[in-house]
Amino acid sequence: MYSLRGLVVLIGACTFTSYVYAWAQCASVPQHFLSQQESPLCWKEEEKVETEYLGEELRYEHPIWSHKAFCVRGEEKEYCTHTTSSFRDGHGLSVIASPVAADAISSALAASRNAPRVSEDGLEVRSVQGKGKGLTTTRLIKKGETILLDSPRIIASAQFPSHVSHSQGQTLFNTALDQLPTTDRHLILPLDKSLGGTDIENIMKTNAFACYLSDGDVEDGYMCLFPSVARINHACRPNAHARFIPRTLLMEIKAQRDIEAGEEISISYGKIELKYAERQRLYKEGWNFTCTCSSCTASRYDIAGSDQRRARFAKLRMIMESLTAETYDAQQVVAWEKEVMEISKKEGLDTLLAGDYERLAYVYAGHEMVRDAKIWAIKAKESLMEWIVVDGGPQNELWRVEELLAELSQ
Ligand SMILES: C[S@@+](CC[C@H](N)C(=O)[O-])C[C@H]1O[C@@H](n2cnc3c(N)ncnc32)[C@H](O)[C@@H]1O
Repeated sequence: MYSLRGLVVLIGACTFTSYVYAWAQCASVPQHFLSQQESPLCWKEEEKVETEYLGEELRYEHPIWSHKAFCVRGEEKEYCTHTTSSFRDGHGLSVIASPVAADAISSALAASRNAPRVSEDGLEVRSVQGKGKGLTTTRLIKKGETILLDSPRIIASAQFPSHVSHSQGQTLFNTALDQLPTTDRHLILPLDKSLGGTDIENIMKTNAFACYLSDGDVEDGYMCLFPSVARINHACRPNAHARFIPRTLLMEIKAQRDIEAGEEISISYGKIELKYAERQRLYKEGWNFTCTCSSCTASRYDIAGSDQRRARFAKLRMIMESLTAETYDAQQVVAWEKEVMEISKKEGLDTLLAGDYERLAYVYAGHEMVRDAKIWAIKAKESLMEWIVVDGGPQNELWRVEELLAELSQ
């Protein structure tokens, strides 16, 4: 009864993607990384720009904004800085977006004001060898615990730099910063600046994360600046996982394993399954740093071993995602998935496994082994809930697994 559906899933339907990545500088960002987004902070050429004006002739503005919109008009599009000086918990938020997008975002902001909080007690910003500052914990953090729920202070369209001149863009950025409360500015201004440009531009490039916002079908990408998350360094085998929650506009940092008191908290700025050379290139070209995490400074022997496992992980998943009715062999898939899970344990890739659990659920369901199918479907659901699916984000994978669980329970 399940085999046909199972096959559909086996053939490539279950590649879950987490869309929270750190922002990268304009040049040379690999295509796969910032998919569907134009190059960030690549300014329009100065001479093509014409007018600039303060938003006198402005239309209706949402009451959440405490300041009058400051707008600039490029050749084709207008972008504005909007600020609320009391978004939540005494801090403000500035948004750089087109007027239509700002309107959609303002409604989302109003609805997300009463978002949950977690205490930041026990978290400390300290100097970390070879990485500037970093976020450390003074207490044991258990696997699965939410370490941080950080609220953005600046949200900026990733497309606005290609529609306005550099000087117009600077004015939008400076207005966004200047209109925030002093406490916010004091958190933002000392943040790391590794990528050049004026202070705020540099801060955004070095520290912002790509974030998904519902923006009234304008469909710009967005970069969000979270001042506490901005202190977390990258590791290629991180102990924490970052995910942006569209409904609350919070960035959640969750422990991927137990983290001991005194340890530094780390997240991955990009895809975690990359091999050594790919990651070194990505972080050098995207963020202008040479990664000095423990995976990148391991012995050549260990790096070669890790690369081999990661290559095998990618190959097995690719094979399984392109299976057809003719090439599908249940026993072989079970054996491959066992290997994928062993590799993931060694390489710290567990957050990627929801699709593999789901695939196994379908394999067992296809053989009427309902008990095993349920076990894997539940694991798929738990993994999705823990690492991937977020409030206000796409839910398709979750619905699919829930449907399977419901069928298995009939
Ligand atoms: C978002 S900030 C992280 C916090 C920053 N270290 C600070 O002092 O505030 C990103 C910058 O931290 C440094 N960094 C982060 N992870 C690193 C790593 N694995 N190896 C070396 N430098 C790293 C780089 O300079 C990078 O541009």
